Amino acid sequence: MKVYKPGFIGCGNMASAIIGGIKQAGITELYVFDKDMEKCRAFDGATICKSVDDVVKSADIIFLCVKPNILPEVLKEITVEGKAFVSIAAGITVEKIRELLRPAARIMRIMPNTPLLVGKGAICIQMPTDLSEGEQIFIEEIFSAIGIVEHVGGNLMDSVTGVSGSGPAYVYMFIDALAKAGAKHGLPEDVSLRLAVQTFEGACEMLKQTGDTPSQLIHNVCSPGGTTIEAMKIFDMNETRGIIEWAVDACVAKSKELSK
Ligand SMILES: NC(=O)C1=CN([C@@H]2O[C@H](COP(=O)(O)OP(=O)(O)OC[C@H]3O[C@@H](n4cnc5c(N)ncnc54)[C@H](O)[C@@H]3O)[C@@H](O)[C@H]2O)C=CC1
Ligand SMILES: O=C(O)[C@@H]1CCC=N1
Repeated sequence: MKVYKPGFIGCGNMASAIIGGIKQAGITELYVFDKDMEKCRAFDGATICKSVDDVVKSADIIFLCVKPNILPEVLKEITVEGKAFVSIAAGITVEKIRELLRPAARIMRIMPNTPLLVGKGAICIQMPTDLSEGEQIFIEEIFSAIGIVEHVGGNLMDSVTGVSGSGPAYVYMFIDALAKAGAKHGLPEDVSLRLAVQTFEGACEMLKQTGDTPSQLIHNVCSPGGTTIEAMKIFDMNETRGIIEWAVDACVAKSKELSK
């Protein structure tokens, strides 16, 4: 694999996770800039740059890790031509980034999620990208060290945001509600939370290891005349699946709105 020098503009949560992947891939030379210098100092061995343009000059591939509303002002500061950029900003299209960057810039858009921080991210790369084959292989190596990597066309990036980008929040809400319901029925809160978390983890592992569909696995838990079926009836009566679909619709719609 050809090795490139990565650079980071914005060193918050997501950048920290990606830098973790870079270190696991054995890459030690990297450049960072954050307007909050304390954030930069958290990365041992990274070269702290003085400005946005300084990172772009020093690095080969620059990860754009600022919030979407900050991205336009950051891109306008860039004067160096011909570099490769990887944007993780939700709802900002490649076309929009291209408009704001110097003409010869090459762009890849990806959508990660926060479990990247614990090596369990879901990362989706928009295809095709402007990056060279070598640069793409390098990026995939970094992200494979901290999660799974999928590829979709640009028209589906908002859908990816609705499922995996924002998805961790939906899962935390379900776990929180399950744990609190257990506590209502007398379980100590910490015990209930650990049981709920392990139930999620175990259920996910079952999906991965058995290759069964979610419907098949639901069927296996629901004994006829048993307990689970009573809970499932309440979910169905209250159209829980419809509510999840509605929530994802709202998330995807917001991502599309941000893209305009
Ligand atoms: N948090 C999440 O679940 C996900 C976030 N994203 C995207 O990741 C990007 C970063 O999000 P987080 O890491 O969560 O945000 P964060 O707030 O943790 O990090 C952003 C960093 O940018 C720095 N910054 C602000 N203005 C700057 C400037 N002018 N120049 C340089 N640095 C500047 C801030 O000091 C901060 O350290 C966003 O675009 C978001 O859409 C994508 C997928 C999931
Ligand atoms: O809520 C947001 O805008 C970001 C993008 C995906 C997850 N968090």
